[in-house]
Amino acid sequence: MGQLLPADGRELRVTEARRRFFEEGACPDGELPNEVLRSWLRCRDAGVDYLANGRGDPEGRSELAEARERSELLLNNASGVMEHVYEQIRASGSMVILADDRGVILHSLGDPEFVGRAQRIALQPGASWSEGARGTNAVGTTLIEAAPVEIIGAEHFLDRNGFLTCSAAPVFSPEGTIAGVLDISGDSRNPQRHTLGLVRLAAQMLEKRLFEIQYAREILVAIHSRPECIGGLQEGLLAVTQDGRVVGANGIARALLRQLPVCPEGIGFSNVFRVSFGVFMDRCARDPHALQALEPRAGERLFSRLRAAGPLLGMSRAGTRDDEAGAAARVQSARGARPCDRRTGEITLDCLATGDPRLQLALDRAARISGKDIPLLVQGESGVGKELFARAFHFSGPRAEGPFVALNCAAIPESLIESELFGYVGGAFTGARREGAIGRIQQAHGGTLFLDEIGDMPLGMQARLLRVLQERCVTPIGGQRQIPVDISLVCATHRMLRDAVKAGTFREDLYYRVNGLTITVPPLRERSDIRSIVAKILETELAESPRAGQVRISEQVLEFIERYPWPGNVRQLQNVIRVAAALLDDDEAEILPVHLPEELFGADPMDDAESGRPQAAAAPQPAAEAPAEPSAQARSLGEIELEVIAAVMREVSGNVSAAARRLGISRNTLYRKIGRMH
Ligand SMILES: Nc1ncnc2c1ncn2[C@@H]1O[C@H](COP(=O)(O)OP(=O)(O)OP(=O)(O)O)[C@@H](O)[C@H]1O
Repeated sequence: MGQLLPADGRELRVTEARRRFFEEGACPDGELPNEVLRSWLRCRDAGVDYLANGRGDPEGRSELAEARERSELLLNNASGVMEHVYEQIRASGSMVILADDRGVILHSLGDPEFVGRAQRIALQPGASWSEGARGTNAVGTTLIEAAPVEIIGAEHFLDRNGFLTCSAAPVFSPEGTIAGVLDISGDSRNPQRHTLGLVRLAAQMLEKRLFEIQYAREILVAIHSRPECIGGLQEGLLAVTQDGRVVGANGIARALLRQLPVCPEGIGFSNVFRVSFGVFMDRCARDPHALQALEPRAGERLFSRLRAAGPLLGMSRAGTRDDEAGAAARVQSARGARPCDRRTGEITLDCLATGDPRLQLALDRAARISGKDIPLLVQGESGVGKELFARAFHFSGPRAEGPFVALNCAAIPESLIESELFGYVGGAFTGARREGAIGRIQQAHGGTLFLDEIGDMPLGMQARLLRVLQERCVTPIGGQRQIPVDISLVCATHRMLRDAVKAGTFREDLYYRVNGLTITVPPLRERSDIRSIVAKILETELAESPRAGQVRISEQVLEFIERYPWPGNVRQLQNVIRVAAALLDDDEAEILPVHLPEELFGADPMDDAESGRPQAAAAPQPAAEAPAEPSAQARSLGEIELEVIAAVMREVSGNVSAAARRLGISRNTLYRKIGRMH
């Protein structure tokens, strides 16, 4: 970059360098700034005539309009910055110029007298100042050097531009390509000391603005190795999606992170830093103003602060921030509740220990391999709590703060398993989303991938999954790049996988990969802790009700529950208790036989209640075929209650007395509840 030597000395040196270069064909090494000499050599090779005298007219109006349209975002955001710069140099008789990525001047602002002189050499909107068009000059040479450049007086390749002194800096787009150039040009007899620094700062301001606009919907994280640089123009900026993918980085951030490559589908936050995005956001939520230390996987330790968190922190697209205390709360709520919350599934292995010795053995063995990178295979009949076990394993281990991502291989069509698991790049196949999608494997990075019903995975998919497990990398469909993934694998199956291997429907090599430790969750009918499970289910069901802690289950019902074979296992028990709790009247505090569903308890619950003797249930279905009433799962107690009432009313053809008897509630209560249905 050029240095301001005392004017005479510098001028004499450059004049001598010109003579040797243009007249003797020599290479005036050491007499010119390196970038100037490089540029002269390029211009000579390209056949640029240093004596060219024509004005080199600017393009026509339509070309200028087209160039402005191409760079609309740059132009719209540059004018404020240019005015700010012009304020600083107003007295110096200079002009501020914005050129596009090809060197075409889009806009200029300046001292009227100098602007007049500049027009004589076509330093004006519409003219191209690329090196090819005008030889060495700050705009064109900056575009080639991709760095700030100062070209003073006779350093310009063309003789006729020797009266200029120009400083320019590239403006990088959020993607890291050059979007344009900002330049300050003036008379070389009146050089200003700080123009290069000024134009550089202006370019950084503009880059920052472009970055914020481009990633207005993402979470912005400011980073720097020096804490005092956070909040200033020197800060690095990262754009991170809510699911923790770094999708953008400004030039400073890329340099701080050792030239971090950023691709449109993003790179996992925990691939870049030694912490998961969830943990980082939790820390920020605790104190949004504090600087957080961040340790990159490559590069020195950094400081960081959440700059803007788009939708999470209530940023509008225009970038105005609402209250930050609320923001912290939203970050917290976005992360969900803490472990051992059965409603959200964030529970630990300890929470599952309710006294059954077989289950306890399974819990102990799983706890021993926690954090040891050994794949866990959970076996058991449908509805026994395999997924719950997998969650508890995840939330009990060192990956608890990372994601828990579940995929039920039996529940999605074979044709979709591949894209669900591996994700795809934009346009990978017909019907694919334009921006692509990340697969479950990648989503689980830093956490646990739970593959339910792994035995139902198609054979072709098994081969791909095996490769991912061996290479610890995933390649999205249609993509070229392998993305490293760090996952803990837990699989579940209701069938004996070994039998599937024998039958040739499950690959033997994959079987050994997924089966580091196998544990079996016993069926409910064989568990000795059924009363504790009932109590936990009831507690969870009523957790949000004003009656939490006030409802009992009668001994009669508990005895029945202990005797019933529960073909649908815990899921079926959960549904029964959910419905029973829904049928409780406001003034009732005990679940009685009348609250149990008819199919379990005989045709007329009132009869059973009156006889005081629970009937043995009809012969249970074989476990594998048992329907587990999943429809009751995702509904609220109120909804279930209303559905049950509606079904009973239909059965008794609208006879309220018969319905009340059947439901085990008074007619008045039924009228009240029916009133709520309308
Ligand atoms: N010990 C338990 N305490 C309370 N609820 C439980 C318990 N175990 C399982 N459940 C509940 O039972 C339901 C079924 O559990 P889960 O989905 O984990 O079973 P699964 O064996 O994975 O079923 P499937 O084989 O059908 O996928 C869930 O709603 C779960 O919350």
